[in-house]
Amino acid sequence: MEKEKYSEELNVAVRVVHMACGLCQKVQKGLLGNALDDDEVKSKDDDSLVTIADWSVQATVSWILSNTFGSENVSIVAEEDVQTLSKPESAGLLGKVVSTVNECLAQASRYGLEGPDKTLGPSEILEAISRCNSNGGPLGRHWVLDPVDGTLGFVRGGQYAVALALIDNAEVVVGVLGCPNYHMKRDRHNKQQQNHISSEVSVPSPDMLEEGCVMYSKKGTGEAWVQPTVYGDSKYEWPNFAKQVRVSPIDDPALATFCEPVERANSNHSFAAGLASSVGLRNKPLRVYSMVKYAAIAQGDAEIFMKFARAGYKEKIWDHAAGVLIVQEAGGVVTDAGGRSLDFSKGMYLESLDRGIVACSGTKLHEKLIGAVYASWESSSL
Ligand SMILES: Nc1ncnc2c1ncn2[C@@H]1O[C@H](COP(=O)(O)O)[C@@H](OP(=O)(O)O)[C@H]1O
Ligand SMILES: [Mg+2]
Repeated sequence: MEKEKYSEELNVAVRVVHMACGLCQKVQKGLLGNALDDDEVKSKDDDSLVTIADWSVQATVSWILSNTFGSENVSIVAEEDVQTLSKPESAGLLGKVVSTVNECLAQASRYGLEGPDKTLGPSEILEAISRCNSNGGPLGRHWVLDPVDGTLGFVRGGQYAVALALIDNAEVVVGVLGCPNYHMKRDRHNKQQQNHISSEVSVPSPDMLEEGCVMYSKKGTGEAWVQPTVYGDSKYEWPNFAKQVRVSPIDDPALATFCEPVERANSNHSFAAGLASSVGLRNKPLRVYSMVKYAAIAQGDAEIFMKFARAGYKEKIWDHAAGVLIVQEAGGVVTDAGGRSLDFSKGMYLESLDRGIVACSGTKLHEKLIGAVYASWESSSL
């Protein structure tokens, strides 16, 4: 791939994800500072929680991408729709989304992006959200956005991520993961970092909420990078202290750490524990919400991420695209549990996914785990 290809897309994606992280940090602080009210957290059909931040990030990212590249050139596959938000009884909620988005877009120039000339009205914001209704597919370019991945982590004051990827002809070519509560590795404080993600369910102190990072990569570069999120009112200047990240060199299972979803409903903890013991993993799992698990592998805070959803659950592309590319370019391996590459060509879902997802810092651990999946699958209840 030529060096410059997708550079502009990466540049804009990183900046808008930084903006979105700022937005989320503000909303999360508000949520943690006040008792949750019905206006701020609504139940979606699937009983997951959606907050003002989800819609506001989606509107912001959609508006910036369309404004930068032209709405006719931008196809976005994203998690949220506007059904709930458009109902008459959601007027209060919509009002909050409108003010959150406008407040965020008013800061665009701080991030080196172009914002609107005037305040956006509710219909423009609803339109920006609903423009993200592409189904993706095998051909052409599609942006893939999870505005707030790990909504449970977000409302509980834990880890969550803003995930934006660009797929071109079924290949993930740009991946950006904003992790507002997960800080970039500090060389001398590895242990503290691990403690930070393993204390997942505790509420971080307000100053910790600012210590986030944005990780990113472009396909074929063999490099993944991390920048700290922007503090207070400071101006974002590329490259914003960017540091290269690399997966962990550990390939001995006895020293390796694996991460998995916090929620049992999202991944079978006991099956993963069985695999862990059969390959000789000794450390207890790091249970972390959201795609921050991919960020943890990419910067070497853990060696393995396993997810085994219940039979019949279809993994969505926005829950993986950005993280998979970043881990791969940082030197890791990500496949389904059958050892095959993830297929981003089938629209919204990873249709042909075999049993689950296994991401590792290297091939040695990966081969052991895939072997263990084959050896133990028949006797499992999955
Ligand atoms: N029954 C289920 N099985 C597996 N994954 C699920 C699930 N229900 C929801 N998810 C996905 O798991 C994501 C959260 O990941 P994790 O459990 O690793 O924190 C959710 O993202 P959202 O929070 O963006 O909805 C959602 O897409
Ligand atoms: Mg998600």
